[in-house]
Amino acid sequence: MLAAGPLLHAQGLGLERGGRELFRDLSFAVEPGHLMQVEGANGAGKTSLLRILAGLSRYGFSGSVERCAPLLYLGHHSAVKAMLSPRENLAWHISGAGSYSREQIDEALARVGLYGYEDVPSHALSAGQHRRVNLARLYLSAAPLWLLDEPFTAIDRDGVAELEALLVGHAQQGGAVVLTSHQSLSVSYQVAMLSLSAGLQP
Ligand SMILES: Nc1ncnc2c1ncn2[C@@H]1O[C@H](COP(=O)(O)OP(=O)(O)OP(=O)(O)O)[C@@H](O)[C@H]1O
Repeated sequence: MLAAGPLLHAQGLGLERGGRELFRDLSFAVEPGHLMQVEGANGAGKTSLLRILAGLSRYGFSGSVERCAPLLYLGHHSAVKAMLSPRENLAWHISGAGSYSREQIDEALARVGLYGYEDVPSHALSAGQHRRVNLARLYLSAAPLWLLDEPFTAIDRDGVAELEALLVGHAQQGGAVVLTSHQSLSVSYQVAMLSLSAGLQP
């Protein structure tokens, strides 16, 4: 997984929405080993920034993003299909990234605490369990760069601690994580903070 040089390079990013400047002239590099948290009030532009970094927003902003390595983006909305089981959902999501056995998929679900829930229709799962189905993708990802929008939402205390350990482990192995969160990470690892100062305003 080790990569040389930045995994992502943002140059002069700026964004206006509804006549309001959310951020401007943001330049930074995401290097192997980086754990970066984007913080800011509701409406500050965290999700917008992450989508720009991921390449999901292609227009309407200034500056440029150079993506130098494969990335995995997890949005803050649940991408879990209610009619499908966790196993089916996970299999569908990762199908474009490689070939995974049923054992590998079940192992990833077990890692996020969904052992025994593999075949349950997802509409019968809680919000936190939905979130865990999404997060299971991290255990199967070979992408060095993870862009995670509010990954801790709806996750219980034990789950947060496990996720924090996963993120730190990923960075320690030469990957990098850029995440948005309203809560401080409780990790023994350097977290680079990127603060967006715009927020809820009339
Ligand atoms: N689809 C949209 N149409 C119009 N304006 C939008 C749209 N999405 C976002 N915005 C504007 O962009 C601003 C930033 O939204 P964004 O979701 O990036 O903020 P955020 O920092 O992630 O907020 P939160 O902490 O509440 O998730 C919002 O306040 C809103 O004014």
